[in-house]
Amino acid sequence: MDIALTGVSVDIAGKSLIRDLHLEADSGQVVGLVGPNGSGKSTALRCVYRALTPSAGAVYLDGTDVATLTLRENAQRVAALTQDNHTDLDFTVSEVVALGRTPHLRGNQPLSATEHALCREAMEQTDVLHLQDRSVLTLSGGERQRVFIARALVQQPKVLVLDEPTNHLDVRHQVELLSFLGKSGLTVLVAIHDLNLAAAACDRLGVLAGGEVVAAGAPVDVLTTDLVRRVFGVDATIVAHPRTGVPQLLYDLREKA
Ligand SMILES: Nc1ncnc2c1ncn2[C@@H]1O[C@H](COP(=O)(O)OP(=O)(O)OP(=O)(O)O)[C@@H](O)[C@H]1O
Repeated sequence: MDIALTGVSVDIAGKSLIRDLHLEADSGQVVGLVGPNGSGKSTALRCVYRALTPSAGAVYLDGTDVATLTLRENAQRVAALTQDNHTDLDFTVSEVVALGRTPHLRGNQPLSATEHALCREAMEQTDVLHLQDRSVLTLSGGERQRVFIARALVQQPKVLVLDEPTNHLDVRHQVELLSFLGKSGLTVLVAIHDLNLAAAACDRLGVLAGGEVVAAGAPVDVLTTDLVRRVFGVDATIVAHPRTGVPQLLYDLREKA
């Protein structure tokens, strides 16, 4: 399923958060949104998972304007991992993961054996199966993040929208999650701060600054010394990864001191 944001703007309380955004992800592509704090990444993602309605423009899934879908229909296609994923509810890990099936169930319908197997598989993939009977309230930040990723996976979406999914994750789980996304076959839109992980994990990047897309394309074309200085205000030496060839940034901390 492909995604297209065409001319998307969001104005709230007289403030322009994003302006005339054009972004596309082909079916099965991982597209990263990068940009400084407050540049509009989360706002753009919210328009895709329908937490916000654009003031102008539209979001299309396989050519269908998402505004014409019911929220249930949208949730059957798009799963989101948001930045404000917290819970006060004393649910076990397996109960939270099972909630991902909600868009596919009617009323109080219990989960089928296949759905239980799906939940188990998602917990295995995200390395939380050993925590399945624990209350989510007792988990560390990274463990909880992985539970919410499992919940998104059991939703069996075609599109996965992730806002800073590597927050709280240790390096092994960051690498595992991002490699999984590339192999998943899902169309992924992911906001990510770590430019090196973004370059390694994403087929394409959209760079946001001040609510506008200032560059878009393959990481090797987008991540230049000049762009990193202009958009992020830092000096970096950019090298090609010796094995994969993807651009990797080396930050010149000592030169600045
Ligand atoms: N509901 C709102 N009302 C007013 N301003 C808002 C609202 N939501 C977001 N903003 C502002 O819009 C701008 C873009 O916010 P957004 O959260 O999209 O940025 P971001 O790129 O995801 O930032 P970060 O990297 O810090 O998560 C920010 O200046 C933010 O303060």
